[in-house]
Amino acid sequence: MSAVLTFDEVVLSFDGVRALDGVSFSVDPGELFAVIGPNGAGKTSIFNVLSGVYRPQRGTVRFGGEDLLGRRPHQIARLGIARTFQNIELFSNLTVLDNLMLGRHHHHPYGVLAAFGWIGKARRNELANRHAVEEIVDFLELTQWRRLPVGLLPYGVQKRVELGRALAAEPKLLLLDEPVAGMNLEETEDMARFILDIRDDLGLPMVMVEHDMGLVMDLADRIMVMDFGRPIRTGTPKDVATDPDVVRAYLGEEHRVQP
Ligand SMILES: Nc1ncnc2c1ncn2[C@@H]1O[C@H](COP(=O)(O)OP(=O)(O)OP(=O)(O)O)[C@@H](O)[C@H]1O
Repeated sequence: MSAVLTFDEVVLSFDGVRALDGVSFSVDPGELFAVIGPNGAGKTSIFNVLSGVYRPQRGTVRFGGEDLLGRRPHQIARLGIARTFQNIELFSNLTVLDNLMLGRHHHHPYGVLAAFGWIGKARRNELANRHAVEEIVDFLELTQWRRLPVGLLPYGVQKRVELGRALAAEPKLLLLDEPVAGMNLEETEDMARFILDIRDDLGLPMVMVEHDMGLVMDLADRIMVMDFGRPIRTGTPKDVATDPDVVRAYLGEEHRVQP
């Protein structure tokens, strides 16, 4: 089974601070791979390298046979990597449907040309996009809110719309940045169910950064535990939860998670 994504000995420094100090991991097809670690461990830096925001000084990052380093964020998005954000990044005055349509912007190849006689093709394209968006609305159970401005919706639903916006791009890899941050228990359970559906029904590989240990232990296929810019253990939730280094460095005896 060849990996979808490979990080190999990635080093990223800022003025002497090693945000990533030789990070290697790979994500398999259909895998839900979680990255955990205390504040400042380097989790966000991994996402920023992956989405083309930071360029590491050393190492390689490959996605589906392509070298990602040196590519701009929009080029990486076009290769098929989509992400959700810790803070919701949606247009709050626009409806759920319109926000999801915006998630498909790179599926609008005829946008400007429509004015010059490509109207038939542009219209077919528009209909295909609408259809794809309606399928996401169904999949994420957003039907009752689809015509409402996102800003009026409960927080947990807004986070779900953000997930939908990322799915609308039809990615080959999804990056989830703290998908349940700030959610109550019910919202967290809903989000967990949708993340599992994305893995099990769509077969989409995901990398998830999350502080909610219960969620990570329940959902992830494998977990990489980071500390001071380095992975200290990568393995199944059971491997990680019982690893003495992990317990010492991160979980702490009082937070010990039962596998
Ligand atoms: N743009 C930057 N300039 C300078 N230092 C940075 C920058 N981005 C990250 N760092 C440093 O790199 C280290 C890793 O930061 P990073 O944000 O990746 O950690 P994190 O694990 O995501 O933390 P958190 O859980 O708080 O989000 C930290 O010491 C941080 O201060």
